[in-house]
Amino acid sequence: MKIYHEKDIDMGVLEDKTIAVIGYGSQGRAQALNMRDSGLNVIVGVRKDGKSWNIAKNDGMEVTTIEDASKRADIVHVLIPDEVQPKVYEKYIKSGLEDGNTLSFSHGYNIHFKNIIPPKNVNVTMIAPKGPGAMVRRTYKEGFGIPALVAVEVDVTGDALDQALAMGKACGFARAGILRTTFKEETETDLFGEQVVLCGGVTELIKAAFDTLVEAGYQPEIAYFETCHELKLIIDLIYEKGLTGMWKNVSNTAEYGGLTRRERVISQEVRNEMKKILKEIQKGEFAREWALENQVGRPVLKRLREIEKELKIEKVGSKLRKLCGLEK
Ligand SMILES: NC(=O)C1=CN([C@@H]2O[C@H](COP(=O)(O)OP(=O)(O)OC[C@H]3O[C@@H](n4cnc5c(N)ncnc54)[C@H](OP(=O)(O)O)[C@@H]3O)[C@@H](O)[C@H]2O)C=CC1
Ligand SMILES: CC[C@](O)(C(C)=O)C(=O)O
Repeated sequence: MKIYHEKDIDMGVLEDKTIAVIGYGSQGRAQALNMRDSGLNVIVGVRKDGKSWNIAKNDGMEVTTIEDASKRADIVHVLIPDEVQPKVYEKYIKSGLEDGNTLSFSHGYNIHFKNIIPPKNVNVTMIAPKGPGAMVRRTYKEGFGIPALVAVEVDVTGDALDQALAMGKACGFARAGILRTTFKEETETDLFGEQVVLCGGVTELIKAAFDTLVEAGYQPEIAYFETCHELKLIIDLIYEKGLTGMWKNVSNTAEYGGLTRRERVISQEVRNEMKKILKEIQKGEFAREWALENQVGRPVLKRLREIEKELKIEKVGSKLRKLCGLEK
């Protein structure tokens, strides 16, 4: 597996190019600012009546409409939510694409699931950071970056990969490393990761462990520290030193208890369910469900958001984070 670092990437390929960052949210703001601070010619395309317009202006960005930015740019980097991309692309982006332009993404979702079908005469690329936008900006300012994935779906100019890598370098990703992938692999692994581990799996594990302790009569505050707060510190160790490094840093008692009990927590049944979830992603079933949910105004997501806000762990956590000075 080739990992691209700064020394492998020449940013000269973007010297005379204008990059339109479409959207100025989590990734849009971070990537636009990083690329601008790295000396690239960046314009921002957002809606005039949205919040982003003034935020980008206040950051000193050149701001225009999505339609105008897409027309003027050589590279159109689409950083609005995945579920709105197809409509916005059809209405405001598509007509501005010219021969040899590049349509770029930070997630393969809409190309892989064919919700967006670009014209045949443009490059289609992806530079996808493996972390949230806030971290993309924070690590860049600290002089480092977060790792990213790069992929090329269509290369009409012969330098599509170089362009995507140069954008990644400008965002700071090559300081950590950029790995080559495909739109399919990035999309399917990213969805699996967020559903099973990063967002879905970990929150349910925390909730289940917290509830178990509280239902057994332990103080919710103690349960919160044990099942949620300390998790970050353990994950930091895994992030920096791997599983073995983490085991070395915890007590022998924790190591023995963890190693002998963990398969009872993540049982074969859970692993089988993970395989089912992966199949749903691979067959496009999840994407169809999510599209339908959006078409009818997201009733399920709205209800689940409300339920999540009302959880006891959320109330206890918020109180404790304030008392500990972790949250204002
Ligand atoms: N969030 C993350 O950390 C990561 C995201 N990605 C990918 O990056 C891309 C962007 O995601 P993310 O940064 O989370 O997106 P955000 O939800 O943060 O995007 C918000 C931006 O999109 C604009 N926007 C929202 N709806 C519309 C609309 N209907 N028409 C026009 N503009 C709209 C908003 O403008 P306004 O202010 O006008 O509402 C705002 O500028 C996605 O492909 C995602 O998968 C990849 C890795 C991590
Ligand atoms: C884990 C969620 C993520 O995939 C990410 C930050 O990388 C996302 O799409 O937000």
